[in-house]
Amino acid sequence: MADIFRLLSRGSTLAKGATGGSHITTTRSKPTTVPAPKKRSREQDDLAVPKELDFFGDAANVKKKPKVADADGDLSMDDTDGEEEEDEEDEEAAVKKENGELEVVEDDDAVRKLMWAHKLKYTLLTDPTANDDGGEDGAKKTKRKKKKYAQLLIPPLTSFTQLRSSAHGYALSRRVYENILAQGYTAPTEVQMGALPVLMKKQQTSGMLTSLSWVDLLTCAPTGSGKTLAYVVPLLDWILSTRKESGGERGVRAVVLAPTKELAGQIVNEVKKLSVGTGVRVSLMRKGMAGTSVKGEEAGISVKSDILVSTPLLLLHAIEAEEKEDGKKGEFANVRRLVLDEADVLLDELFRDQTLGIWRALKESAEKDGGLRTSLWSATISSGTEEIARNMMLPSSALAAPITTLDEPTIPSPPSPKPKKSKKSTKTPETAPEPAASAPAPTATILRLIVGIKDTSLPTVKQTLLYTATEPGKLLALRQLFTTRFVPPALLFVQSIPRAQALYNEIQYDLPTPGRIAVLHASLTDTAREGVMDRFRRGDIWVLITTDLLARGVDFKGVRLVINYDIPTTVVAYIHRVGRTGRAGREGGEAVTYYTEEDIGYVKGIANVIAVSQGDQGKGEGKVGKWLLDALPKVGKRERKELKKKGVKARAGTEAKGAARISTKSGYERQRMDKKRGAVEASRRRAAEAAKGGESGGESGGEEEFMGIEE
Ligand SMILES: Nc1ncnc2c1ncn2[C@@H]1O[C@H](COP(=O)(O)OP(=O)(O)OP(=O)(O)O)[C@@H](O)[C@H]1O
Repeated sequence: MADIFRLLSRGSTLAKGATGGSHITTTRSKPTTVPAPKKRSREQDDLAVPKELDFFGDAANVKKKPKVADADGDLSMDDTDGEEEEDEEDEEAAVKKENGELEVVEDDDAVRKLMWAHKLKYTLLTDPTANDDGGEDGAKKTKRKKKKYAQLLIPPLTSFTQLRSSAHGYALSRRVYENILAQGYTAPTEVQMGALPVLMKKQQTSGMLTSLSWVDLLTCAPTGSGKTLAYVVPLLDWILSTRKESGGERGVRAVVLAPTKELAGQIVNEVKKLSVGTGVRVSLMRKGMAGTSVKGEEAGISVKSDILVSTPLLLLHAIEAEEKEDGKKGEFANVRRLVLDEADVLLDELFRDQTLGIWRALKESAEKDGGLRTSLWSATISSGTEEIARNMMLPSSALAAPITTLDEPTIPSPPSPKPKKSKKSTKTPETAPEPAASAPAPTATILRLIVGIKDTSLPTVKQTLLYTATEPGKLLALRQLFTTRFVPPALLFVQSIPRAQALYNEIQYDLPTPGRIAVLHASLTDTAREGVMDRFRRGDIWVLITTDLLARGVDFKGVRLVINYDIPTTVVAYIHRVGRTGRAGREGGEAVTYYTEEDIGYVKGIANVIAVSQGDQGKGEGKVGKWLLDALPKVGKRERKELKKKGVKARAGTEAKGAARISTKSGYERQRMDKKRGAVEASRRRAAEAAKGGESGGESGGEEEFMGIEE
């Protein structure tokens, strides 16, 4: 593990006053760490220069963005499903020269600056040291021990061309590299800059890139920042580089879990795009595959793919079915990589048991053979989720045995004083002894990567809170928006399935062109769900009414407007819903959140997120005033939990009970309309009966209410 750390981190020891050595990224040296910054409240953070990320101590001296290479778009693509070509040459030097890119990170200060500029923060979670956080002994206060973790400096990836380079420790297959460029991606996004070095760098042994890095990773990066590519490319890289070892045997080697079918399907498509021509196969887990029987059939269809993408329950059933059958995990015995996309949902109450069931089963079967490497991804990861994940990542043996690399003298080191301008040490002090060649395989290296400010919504999305007083007020506001400044496509979120359907019934004819509004929720059939997704992606649907089903992960590139018709029941849900717009740095996205009297207690959390994310950019109606933040009441933990579980009470329940009803009409008007409808129906029935009695003409029943395109 020491070797891997040396690959991942910079060599000099700041504690001893070195300002950095001049060496390339693959230098074998001790990790350089910086101590964790003091915790700051969100309100305190200066958003232009997030101080919590200023662990380099000299933010002011940092240049803006580093130069990154533009990709050479002139590619020759071969779509055959053949095996990988041998890498012929190190192309990077030539491309880098052409583009004048920043190629090799020179020293620790350069790494710090680069990490600061791209808001990357790595924390080593493997071996916390108990730290007295200043609590006092006494009658009222009890002394608390707080875990303290070391932070690491890891040179970020500054251009995709580096991925082709052996000198940088990557040597990614040419085909995958070309597939990345074929997507039109010219430079890595920040999460990719931070995660790819951790997950892909290989070890230099006798001048060759041999063993692979050995890291479990928790990544928290903003919505729409390209996390999918950040885990798919390392998976492809690992599968291709270990293909020979696996003897060309087919079968599942990596599993990706996602909370919804929509997201799972999207991930499969991403893997397909990035693996064109590599021979790597990917499948979406379906009923009837791998041990699960469908319609009474006994045997499941064997999964021939290298990568399997699934929602948790389906996969758990398949694993359990196999275990029951022969006590082995036949189909899944070779899985060595596990990815949890939207990890905080997968480890939250609803999915936790299923996810942990899968994780344990895969971990158990991998333990004797190199172990299972896991990575978790989300735009929001709570400390609770982190703790669950950390415990799962630590192998049982590692929990007892100290991990040799982590208590070396270079960790932690104090923050760098203001970097001196040109002073560079030429030699990297090696303080740690080299591990013996026969050292046992690493047991656990758990890293956390945070990109940007944790748990905030995108600053590029204009966010507005709109008080509508009452339920009918929301409908009026929505109709006004449709007739004044509406720019499709829009996603419209409500609290429940009955409310999604009710809103659809109410507004389906509100746009001048019919058929442009649709509804998508979990009660629809798979085919209907897929159909609506396709039509929305094609631009046939302009307004998609949905529940939190589509709040996470789903990437509709061009969504311009998110309307929280019903207030999200958690701040986390708010961040993810709003993140459906402003994808991949797109400007011009907007999010409007309506709230009524019933919601007042729940607005403060959202208002705080908006205030932090918008900073000085929030102008006019988008800005959350201090007066509002001060005026909004605080909500206790218990109430928040309740809200998360059941939603706003006034809107819970069915349409029949009135709670899900969405209409601008008063009770009196509705009663009159019901009576009128009753009379019309009775007269139709009479006409139909008369027609049955021998008279011709007149269709029975007349118009049925249109309940949605998919039903
Ligand atoms: N390097 C890149 N350059 C430009 N666009 C990119 C790059 N990488 C990914 N993208 C695009 O960014 C968009 C968002 O990517 P992705 O869905 O992976 O985001 P995410 O971080 O997983 O978001 P969420 O948290 O909402 O799930 C996609 O449309 C993808 O095509």
